[in-house]
Amino acid sequence: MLEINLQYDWENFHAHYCVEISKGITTLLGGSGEGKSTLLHLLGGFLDGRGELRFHEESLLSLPAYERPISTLFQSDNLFPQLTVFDNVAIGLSPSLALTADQKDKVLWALEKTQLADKADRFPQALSGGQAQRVAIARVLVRRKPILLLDEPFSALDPALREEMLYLVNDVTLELGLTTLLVSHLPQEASLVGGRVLLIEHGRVAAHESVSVLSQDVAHPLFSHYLGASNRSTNP
Ligand SMILES: Nc1ncnc2c1ncn2[C@@H]1O[C@H](COP(=O)(O)OP(=O)(O)OP(=O)(O)O)[C@@H](O)[C@H]1O
Repeated sequence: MLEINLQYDWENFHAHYCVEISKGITTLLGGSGEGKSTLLHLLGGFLDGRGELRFHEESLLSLPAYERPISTLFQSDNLFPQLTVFDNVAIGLSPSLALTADQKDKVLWALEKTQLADKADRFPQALSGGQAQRVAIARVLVRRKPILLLDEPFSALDPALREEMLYLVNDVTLELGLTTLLVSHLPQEASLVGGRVLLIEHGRVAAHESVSVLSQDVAHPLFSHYLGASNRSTNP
């Protein structure tokens, strides 16, 4: 269980996130500027929040980003063009690329998981967009952290590839027992991966529900307001 009670202030933005998140996938929905990314940055340790953050009873707040049991994948996570696929993944474990035998095994495991084992010696320019994105996922998986934060990492991909990546994230979350938080602008992405949804409004968790809330005939009042707005913005 990830227990969050975090406050953060930035000029006129006063956030206070209070929620308990269990294993599996949780999608963060909400309008632009409502505070979805801020929550991920606080969890990852990239912003300093006040309050409490616990994972399985262990307090994380005083830990620097690299010591938290958390890996993060952002949209802008690019590959190093001069490194092979293997080394692009290995750098997630060892910036010097001097790997122990155990670390090499972990890289091979991550490449298997993302179906890239036969691409290990390729350079990024010889990969398709989907393969490149899988390398970025492998680099995150290789660290074997139990919490995975994804801040719209697939939004630049075409719909079919985005779907493929979301299924991959879903598979590894279930298989490895991860606690995965996915920021999305698209309610249909939440429906695709299942699990739970958080509605973020004004730096607060306005609702925390099963994803089925998005498809119910009688919509949850808070979500129906958000869904109305998001339908208008995706279907002009
Ligand atoms: N360090 C910071 N620098 C600049 N703005 C900040 C900072 N921290 C918080 N904010 C403000 O916090 C608010 C929430 O931003 P955040 O990026 O978390 O929203 P979001 O829901 O992820 O938006 P989007 O969907 O557009 O990415 C914004 O008003 C933003 O300007």
